[in-house]
Amino acid sequence: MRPSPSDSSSEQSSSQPPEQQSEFESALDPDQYDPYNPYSYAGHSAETSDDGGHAPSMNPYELPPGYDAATLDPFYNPSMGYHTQSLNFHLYTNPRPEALSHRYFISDEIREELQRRSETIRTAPPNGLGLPEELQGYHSLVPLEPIGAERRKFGNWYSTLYRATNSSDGVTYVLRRVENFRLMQQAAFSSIETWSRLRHPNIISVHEAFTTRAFNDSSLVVVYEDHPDAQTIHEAHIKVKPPQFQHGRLQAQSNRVSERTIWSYIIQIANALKATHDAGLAVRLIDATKILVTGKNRVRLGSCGVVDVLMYDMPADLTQMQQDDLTMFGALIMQLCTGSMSSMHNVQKALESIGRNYSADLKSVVLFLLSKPAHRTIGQLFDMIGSRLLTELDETQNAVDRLEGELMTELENARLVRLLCKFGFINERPEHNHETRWSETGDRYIVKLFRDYVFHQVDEIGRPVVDMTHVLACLNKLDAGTDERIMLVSRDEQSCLVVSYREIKACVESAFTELVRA
Ligand SMILES: Nc1ncnc2c1ncn2[C@@H]1O[C@H](COP(=O)(O)OP(=O)(O)OP(=O)(O)O)[C@@H](O)[C@H]1O
Repeated sequence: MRPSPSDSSSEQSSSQPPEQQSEFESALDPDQYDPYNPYSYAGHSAETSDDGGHAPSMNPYELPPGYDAATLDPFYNPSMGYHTQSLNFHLYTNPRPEALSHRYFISDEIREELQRRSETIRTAPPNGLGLPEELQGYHSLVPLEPIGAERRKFGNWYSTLYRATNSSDGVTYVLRRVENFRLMQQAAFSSIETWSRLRHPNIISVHEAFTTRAFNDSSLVVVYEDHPDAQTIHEAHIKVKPPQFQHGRLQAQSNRVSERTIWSYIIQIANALKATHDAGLAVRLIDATKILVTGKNRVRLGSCGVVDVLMYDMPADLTQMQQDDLTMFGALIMQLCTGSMSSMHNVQKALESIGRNYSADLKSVVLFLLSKPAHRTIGQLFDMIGSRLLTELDETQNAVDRLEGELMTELENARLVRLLCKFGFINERPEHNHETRWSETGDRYIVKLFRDYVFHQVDEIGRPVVDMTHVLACLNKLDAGTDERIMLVSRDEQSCLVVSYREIKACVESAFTELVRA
């Protein structure tokens, strides 16, 4: 039987044959030791520490040679060479009980969501659509709307959205193409420059705009930041959803949006409008089909800037356009509250429905946005929202805390993957079968035995031990290069070696460095 993890640290049970001992020790080069580098091997040059290992006895508070405390300026002395000691970030984390080992990774829900986004970005473009191979540095166009579906007009124009990859930065963007658009003057793009400078968490950033003949017509293309797997507010909340099986029966799904969600949307959109109006712009297109829900409860204004280009020849008063933004915002909230895109056709009825289902404060916000006093500003809306802003702030901070917590669970993993990659490179290399250093008497053999120790253990009756916590604890200790000793046993159980993680680490490092050099 090969040893279980609890067999570790048995110094007295070493039965290392002399030839192995010498070969192995020769690999541990004391010259390579760097006391400031937590990865480096301390080797024989380091003083033996109290714990019986080879940790260096470096005193970070020790004064440099020549230091005279009496003459030293207590606040500043340019000649003083500070002794800094790297924090040992790589001390391994305590292993968790096996039952909790799933907590080493981010939650399934977030992982799936991120995975879906990543898959969406990598969706291959379908063949036979006759799309251009390349336009203005963008390639691999994928339409974002179903082909052949009923097309709605974008003002007087038809427009289509594509995801495409930019050749210069390799990032995907979303291209809104407006068909058959004739650009009369280059100045029509002036507002795009202002939009592209506006960065806001509730606005989909505008990247650039250009005209192109690549689609065999004259098209306007406005390029936006890509938010894979985003849904429009219309798709997420207003569009009628197909019935679903619940408790064994097919049941209609409710479209009712909770008051909390609506307040969150109001605050986010109002925030975006404030930034836009402060920048001397107007959104000009606030519509449930043009605002995206990206991730949990986050909304962003999409399609900004395109109307400015399309309507450049019909100059409008900025104040009036900003007033129109507020009216469109009011209509949007009304649509969300009633779950109907046509609620503006009967405002009175819609207001009654809001009064029945939502708070008086929410109704007042809708009334304010739809009213026509001399001059409404988005700032006045914030006065009305009041303490709900604090609730939103709390939610945002809680969300950040939750994500930070999830990030913590992944902290060790990238490091361990790098280590596993090194193992993959080193172990079982056929071209090294006959080399002594890779053979049963060489120091590379230790790496191989360690791999068995980590992954191929069996219990007393020969069943494989599949213990994630053991694997992670071993790899962390190896990465930290601790002085803890373990006993490695050969597969035929004829020889065993007692080595510290520090020594195994040195073997892994030197084997890997050799491969890289080769
Ligand atoms: N910046 C973006 N990042 C990721 N997806 C986006 C982006 N902008 C739009 N989409 C997605 O593209 C799809 C189509 O968007 P949209 O409805 O605005 O297109 P459209 O051509 O204007 O449609 P319609 O004509 O029906 O209004 C939506 O599912 C939306 O989520």
